[in-house]
Amino acid sequence: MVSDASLQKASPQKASPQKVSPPKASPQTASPQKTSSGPQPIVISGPSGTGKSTILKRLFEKYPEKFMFSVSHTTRAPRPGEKDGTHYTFITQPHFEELIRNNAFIEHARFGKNLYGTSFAAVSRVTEAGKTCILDIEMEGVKQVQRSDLRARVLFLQPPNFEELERRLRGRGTDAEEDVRRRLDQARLEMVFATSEVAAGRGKGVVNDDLEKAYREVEEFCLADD
Ligand SMILES: Nc1ncnc2c1ncn2[C@@H]1O[C@H](COP(=O)(O)OP(=O)(O)OP(=O)(O)O)[C@@H](O)[C@H]1O
Repeated sequence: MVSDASLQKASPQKASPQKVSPPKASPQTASPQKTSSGPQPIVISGPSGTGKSTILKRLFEKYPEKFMFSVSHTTRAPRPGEKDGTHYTFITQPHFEELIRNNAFIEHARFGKNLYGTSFAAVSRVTEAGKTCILDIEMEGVKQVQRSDLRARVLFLQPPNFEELERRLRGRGTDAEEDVRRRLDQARLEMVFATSEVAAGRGKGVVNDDLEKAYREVEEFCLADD
């Protein structure tokens, strides 16, 4: 995943960074933690460039009162204009490590020098406000969520094929050639993972071929009752 600069997406903040290379740290299994009452959280995952941001932006614009991202924790320094508690919760590395030891995270990963994670508390804050928390996370994060007791519903957004994904990533024009290659390598792994998860009944697959159709399918999934 990327240059740090492209980690930051339009507000509301994603549940965890997507635009960096796969986590170097081996994911740790969070032992079961408290889950909150309220709407069941939704995980949306898929290779970089599949259209998650495009679709979620539309969903958040259409239903501002219904859906919300959780605020992730990070050890990276705030960028100009970033507000603590809004874009991220900015904490030190020792503090982050303490939270890991306390099983405070649903999922966490190291990207480059920095740690990022989604805490149970951050998701609870959204669900206790009566909103459906959306987590936009990559494959390793999904695995951690599945090992937790979050009870999230999972949607895997898939590109129509690998060549089209490559076209979109290049067409987006946000990434250097090296980043595009890294994203594509990672995308192959994510596509295989998603296919097996959907086949095993552990998530719904949506192919983003036609954007309108894919949006409607994602919307329907997100609006569906638990
Ligand atoms: N159905 C579609 N047909 C053609 N282009 C699309 C479609 N869906 C999205 N795109 C385009 O593909 C590019 C990648 O989409 P987007 O940035 O939303 O992906 P993403 O999954 O959020 O990626 P990342 O995980 O890196 O944030 C964008 O330029 C977007 O406009």
